[in-house]
Amino acid sequence: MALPGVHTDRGELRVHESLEELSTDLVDYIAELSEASVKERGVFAIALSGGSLIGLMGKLCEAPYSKTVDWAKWYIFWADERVVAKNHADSNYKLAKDGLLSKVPIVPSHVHSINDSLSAEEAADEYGFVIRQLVKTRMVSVSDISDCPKFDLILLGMGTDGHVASLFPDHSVLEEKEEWVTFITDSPKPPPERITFTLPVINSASNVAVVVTGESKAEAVHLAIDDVGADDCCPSLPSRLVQPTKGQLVWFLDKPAASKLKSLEFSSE
Ligand SMILES: O=C1O[C@H](COP(=O)(O)O)[C@@H](O)[C@H](O)[C@H]1O
Repeated sequence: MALPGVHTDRGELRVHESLEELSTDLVDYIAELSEASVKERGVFAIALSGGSLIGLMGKLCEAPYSKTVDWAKWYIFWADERVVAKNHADSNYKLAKDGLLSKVPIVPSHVHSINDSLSAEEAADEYGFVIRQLVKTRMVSVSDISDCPKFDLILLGMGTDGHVASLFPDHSVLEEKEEWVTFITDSPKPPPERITFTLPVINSASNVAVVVTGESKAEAVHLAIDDVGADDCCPSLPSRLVQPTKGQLVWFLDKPAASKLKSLEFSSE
């Protein structure tokens, strides 16, 4: 059984007993947001990440979601991508295509993957341009407090070091305020060259979900969420900087990932 969602200053925490249960809750959440967005705007603009997240979304390819989700209205983006060929094992596009996109009736022209024939800098520029065009036509909504795109949902994973998308701790990329999409060439986690949404874009989304599993990430989850002087100890922990300005933030955690969370102890007192 899932523990009930706990509402904190750092968003809603949904802690699950098993990956099976987390995965069911995650796909229900995505399907509900898709339905609400299609009803309100006629489309659903969703940004994916790579890593363990995609496997946890696998139930979307099965009944009932395979039939009930309005796939034709989905516009797919990536919160980050590695600068490798699209058929490379490290490609976030390939991961999503093999695990999800090839199994549901997404419209191919709605899949906005990152150009793999360009340099990191060129690919980031081009991707930013593509998103600008889609904001102009409101396929992607726009923030009412900045000119940033307002994705209906951005799905993030988190590394053991607290990175989200390709925003790594203590990296100058965390300071980027102007660009929507940028690039790095020195990722501490291979491959070194990556394209990433910037924090202003992530924090302008209507909904952001961070999906984290496994005990190896428990310390980073604690530092990202708890209110125990973490602002002093790790001001540039990317996962802690995920703070949607007006949108909703939900953390999908399994029990091992949540095992060092103080926020949960306080909530059960
Ligand atoms: O390198 C990356 O890592 C993170 C976390 O991946 P995980 O396998 O530990 O869940 C991922 O969210 C990001 O998209 C990816 O490029």
